Amino acid sequence: MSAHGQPVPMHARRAGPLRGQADVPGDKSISHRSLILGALSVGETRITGLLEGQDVLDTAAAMAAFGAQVENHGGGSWSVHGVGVGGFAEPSQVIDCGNSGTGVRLVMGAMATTPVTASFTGDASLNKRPMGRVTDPLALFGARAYGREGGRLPMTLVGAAEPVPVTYRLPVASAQVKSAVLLAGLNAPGETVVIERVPTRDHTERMLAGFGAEIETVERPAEDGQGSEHVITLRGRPELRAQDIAVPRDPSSAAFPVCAALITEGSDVLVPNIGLNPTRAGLFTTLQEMGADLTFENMREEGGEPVADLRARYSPDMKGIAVPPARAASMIDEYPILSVVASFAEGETVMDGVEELRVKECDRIDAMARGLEACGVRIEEGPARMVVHGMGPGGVPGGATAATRLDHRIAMSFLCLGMAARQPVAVDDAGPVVTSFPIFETLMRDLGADLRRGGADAGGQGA
Ligand SMILES: O=C(O)C1=C[C@@H](OP(=O)(O)O)[C@@H](O)[C@H](O)C1
Ligand SMILES: C=C(OP(=O)(O)O)C(=O)O
Repeated sequence: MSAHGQPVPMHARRAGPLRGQADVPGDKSISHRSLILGALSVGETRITGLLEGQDVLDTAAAMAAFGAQVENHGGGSWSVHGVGVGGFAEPSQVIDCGNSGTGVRLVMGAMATTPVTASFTGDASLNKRPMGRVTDPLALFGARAYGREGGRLPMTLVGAAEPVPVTYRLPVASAQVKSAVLLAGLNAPGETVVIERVPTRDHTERMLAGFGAEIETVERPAEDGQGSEHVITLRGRPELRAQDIAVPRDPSSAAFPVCAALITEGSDVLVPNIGLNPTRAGLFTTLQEMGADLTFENMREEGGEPVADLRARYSPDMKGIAVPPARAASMIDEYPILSVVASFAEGETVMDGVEELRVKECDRIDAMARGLEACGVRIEEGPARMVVHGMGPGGVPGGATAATRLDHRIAMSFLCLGMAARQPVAVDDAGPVVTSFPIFETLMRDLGADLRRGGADAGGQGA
């Protein structure tokens, strides 16, 4: 939906090659955390390269509602005057986190051990997503949640007046849950411990250390003797000190111009300064295993995160692979666009261990399966699995309209498909793209994509 609530139909058709440089926006995960940790610090945190997508703007508004002074200086440069750990004020209005699971879950964690009460809501997508996964551990600290049936938003959270530290073993592989527990642990006296079996993105741990918290991650053999687990220990009640943060560019956004270039004949695209934290980079490893012409140039470290320039060239020889399930967390948001690339590869691409895709902005397995089928691609699916039967380069018919279901990544994935399919591909609503990649449309057009507003002429069957 657009800001005015009207759907924004859009379609893409095969045109010339994609060529040039793609400057994608700042990392969404790090942008949320910069604002939240800035708000929990003493002093002024200055942030450059902040993603000004709607998800992050909603988190900025939430931090202001809890009493931080958040200022936009233009051009991605922001400052946050924090209130310190335990200093959140009680908001006078309902906190609307829009479309953002990360926003609502991390903000709930950040307030859960302060004696304030706050009510949270979101859009029609967020209000369907499970919140019990954060309110269950937050209850162990002493917070109380009153929400809709099944732990859904809208929900009121009453922060613990006398929080106790918690040891929590994550029941799902989720950086949002891990981060909510760690942020709550900040204002609990003593040690909060999170045990994770599957490593998930570690931006919260890295950034907490950067803001001066005592936090340590130890890898040890898992209790069942199979593999290992991470034990993350945080000492509560630190004084977090304001930081200067340069947000790296988002690998999850880079995925779209990269993948579009791989499937569009003659393309050669450079995507500079991409954050390549190993807990985020699974897609790029997978694409290389499939035979993609994808190179990492100028590998370096910036602000504690590995960064490189990505170069993607048209890759007509990609082969389907079985993506190792252990890699799922490191590319969880990239399966929709991977399934598009897989449609242009030879053979089967098997994606297992992806049950979390069913509880994102929409059920991403179902959304991709229905849309790809409508575009002529054969798909098999299971509760935690998706298999794409590739049709080879140039072999995807297209000619359909995909339903985006309030999900930015579904919208961008089908628009990339349309850039390489034989017939145009439309989406019923590209409005959600502003949540994570507000410049997607102009950036892709500047590379040479034929992307247009409106959908009627895409033809074909609806998905
Ligand atoms: O912590 C984060 O910033 C995120 C974690 C992931 O969600 P889960 O933790 O639910 O897997 C991811 O899908 C989301 O886009 C961002
Ligand atoms: C799942 C995503 O975001 P969130 O959970 O923050 O809504 C995403 O950006 O793909």
